[in-house]
Amino acid sequence: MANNSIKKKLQGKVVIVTGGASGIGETIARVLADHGARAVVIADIQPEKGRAVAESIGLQRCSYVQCDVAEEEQVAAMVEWTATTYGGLDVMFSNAGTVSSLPQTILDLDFSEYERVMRVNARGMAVCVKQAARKMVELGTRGSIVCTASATAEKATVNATDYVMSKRAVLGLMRSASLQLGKHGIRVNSVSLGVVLTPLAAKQGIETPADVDNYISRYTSLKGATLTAENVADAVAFLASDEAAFVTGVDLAVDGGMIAMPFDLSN
Ligand SMILES: NC(=O)c1ccc[n+]([C@@H]2O[C@H](COP(=O)([O-])OP(=O)(O)OC[C@H]3O[C@@H](n4cnc5c(N)ncnc54)[C@H](O)[C@@H]3O)[C@@H](O)[C@H]2O)c1
Repeated sequence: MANNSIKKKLQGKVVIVTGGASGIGETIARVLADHGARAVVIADIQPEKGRAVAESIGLQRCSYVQCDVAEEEQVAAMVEWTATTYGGLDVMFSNAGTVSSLPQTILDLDFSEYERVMRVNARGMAVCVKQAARKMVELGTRGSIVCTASATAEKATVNATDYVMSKRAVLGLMRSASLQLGKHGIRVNSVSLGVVLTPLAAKQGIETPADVDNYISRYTSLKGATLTAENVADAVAFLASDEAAFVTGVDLAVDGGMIAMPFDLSN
């Protein structure tokens, strides 16, 4: 979002960003603040980074809260603190996630790693959606919940079986929650991303723009562009905002056409 003069989509809203201490969540916390959010709460397990992000956005409207998304009591307390401190909760961007650095092929699947990945990506996502929704219902807020899924959830990977399973779970959660929460006026959507250079992508061996060119570009139909966290932020700001007032149960792909790529039957 380069141009500050564009319409502010989240004027006066109270927003939680899980996983906002790093990577995509960090950028999105900044962009949602630029869009006029009254308060942005960064919920993460990296206190130094999280506090630094909150300070750089401005402590008058941004806070860091130490919170493991898979621990329901911690998430409930963080949501309660947000609503009490800032007088409401309008948007939950449930984004915290992790990936294994082991090659998690089906033949070598390590189940302690599998459980660590599923705990954060599937259980943690459900905990955050549940607790945000309960607070929105309690307050009578027609809120918006956005989850971070992944283009891999619609595909397969050669070495991250548990990660793909966990992101597939996010789609099921998003669709079920959107169905159940519609009567409360609460919208639930997700974004499915291609690859953004972050510490998480680095764990999968994608560390530089050259790596994206070499290993990822062949899987996207859109050429001459590389996915950035700002691209994702623009999609999340839209889904979180009143511009998407009739959009729910949707997985918005921000993937350069990755999911839509056909099988090449020409040779
Ligand atoms: N980077 C990509 O290419 C890519 C692609 C598709 C989807 N995603 C998804 O985007 C989201 C953000 O990932 P990223 O690439 O910015 O990675 P990242 O590692 O930079 O950020 C993830 C953040 O989540 C936090 N986190 C991890 N476990 C947590 C827990 N239990 N409780 C609270 N916070 C926790 C981390 O501390 C970190 O700040 C993840 O859900 C990831 O699966 C990323």
